Amino acid sequence: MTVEVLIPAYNEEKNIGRVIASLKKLSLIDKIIVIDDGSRDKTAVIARQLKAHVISLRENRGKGAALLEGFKSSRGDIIVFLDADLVNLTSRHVINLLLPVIKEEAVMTVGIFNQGRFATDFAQKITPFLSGQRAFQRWFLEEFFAENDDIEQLRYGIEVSLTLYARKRGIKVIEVPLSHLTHVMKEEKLGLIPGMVARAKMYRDIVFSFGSKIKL
Ligand SMILES: O=c1ccn([C@@H]2O[C@H](COP(=O)(O)OP(=O)(O)O)[C@@H](O)[C@H]2O)c(=O)[nH]1
Ligand SMILES: O=C(O)[C@@H](COP(=O)(O)O)O[C@H]1O[C@H](CO)[C@@H](O)[C@H](O)[C@H]1O
Repeated sequence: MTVEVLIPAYNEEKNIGRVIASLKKLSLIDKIIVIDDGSRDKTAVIARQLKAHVISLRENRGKGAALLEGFKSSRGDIIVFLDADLVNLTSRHVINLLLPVIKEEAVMTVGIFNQGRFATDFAQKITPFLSGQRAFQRWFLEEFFAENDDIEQLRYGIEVSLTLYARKRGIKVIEVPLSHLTHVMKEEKLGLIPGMVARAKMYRDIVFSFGSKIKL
């Protein structure tokens, strides 16, 4: 059984090193694949220095397309999605996300921030289906990506689509609390106004994904 981690990353030079370093401590992980989604900063350079496998997309294509490209070059029996901007990531978080999938108690797990920062805990409490921290049995992603040809349009709608796809098929999903884990919020990364604009665009992607041609 092999485990591979996919990390989509867009302008994450301040964060990606920390996340890769945490993952390197875990011998259970066979490969870390960073999909540099057209970053204009040193994201790819840093990921390569830390011996992650890096796929560089020439242009920014959005999170959904980045994950699709990462999945195409993966081989793992179990695939983990993690964001590049996590803060306080430990081996225990990854193990907890993986265990139900390894034990075949779940086809997909969804990690939920808790006991971390109020703002990010609260966001995931009310919208757990948005979480980017997930583990999967490979066959589920194979079917999801093969059956849906509009992944490129989804961008931030990828998580909602995965959750809806699993739900409509009655696929077993387990939510896993990830204590003390948080991430860098858009307003912290980009500044208040650009962050709010980016957030509005993300919500637009999410709303569109509910009406997308995704096969349910
Ligand atoms: O066009 C994009 C936008 C985001 N991301 C990555 O997707 C993850 C989640 O994005 P972000 O942190 O912006 O979302 P948030 O968690 O703030 O909603 C991060 O690793 C981003 O670098 C990406 O690969 N391409
Ligand atoms: O939790 C949320 O409301 C959003 C926004 O997080 P922040 O407001 O930047 O902490 O973040 C999530 O949603 C995106 C869309 O599903 C995912 O791509 C991110 O991984 C996830 O953190």
